[in-house]
Amino acid sequence: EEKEEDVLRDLRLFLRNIVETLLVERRFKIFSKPVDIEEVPDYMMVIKKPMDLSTLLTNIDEHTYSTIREFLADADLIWKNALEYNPDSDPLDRHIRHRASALKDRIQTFIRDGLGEDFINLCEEIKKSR
Ligand SMILES: CC(=O)c1nc(NC(=O)[C@H]2CNCCN2)sc1-c1cc(O)cc(O)c1
Repeated sequence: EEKEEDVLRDLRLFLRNIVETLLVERRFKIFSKPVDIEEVPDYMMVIKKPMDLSTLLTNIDEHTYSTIREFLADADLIWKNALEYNPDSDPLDRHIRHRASALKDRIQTFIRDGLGEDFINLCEEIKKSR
């Protein structure tokens, strides 16, 4: 039968595929690396927990996530932070908000299309049993 380690490996493969696909999309380039504090010095004053696609990938490789829910908590930070840091009618703010909204939708679609409800629940059960 499928061992717990097999389930968690399947989860990592699935999550790695999502993040690697997002990393090659040019419109998400701004979300691919940690925000450059030299360019936006006030960023850390506004955003409590920065997150980016390359950090997500490192976390996956370090077995940080044992459920979809834990991964989504970090993945959603990327677009939520961008919406929070870019609230103004300024054209650059709007541009980044559009990219953030597109990222939000892409992540949701990957999860909905890629995983069955039973796999999502199986990961939650394994986590509870540990
Ligand atoms: C990802 C992000 O949220 C981000 N937002 C920005 N917004 C602004 O600069 C808006 C804020 N409102 C006033 C007009 N300027 S710059 C920026 C950014 C992201 C990077 O990955 C590297 C980097 O050097 C900057």
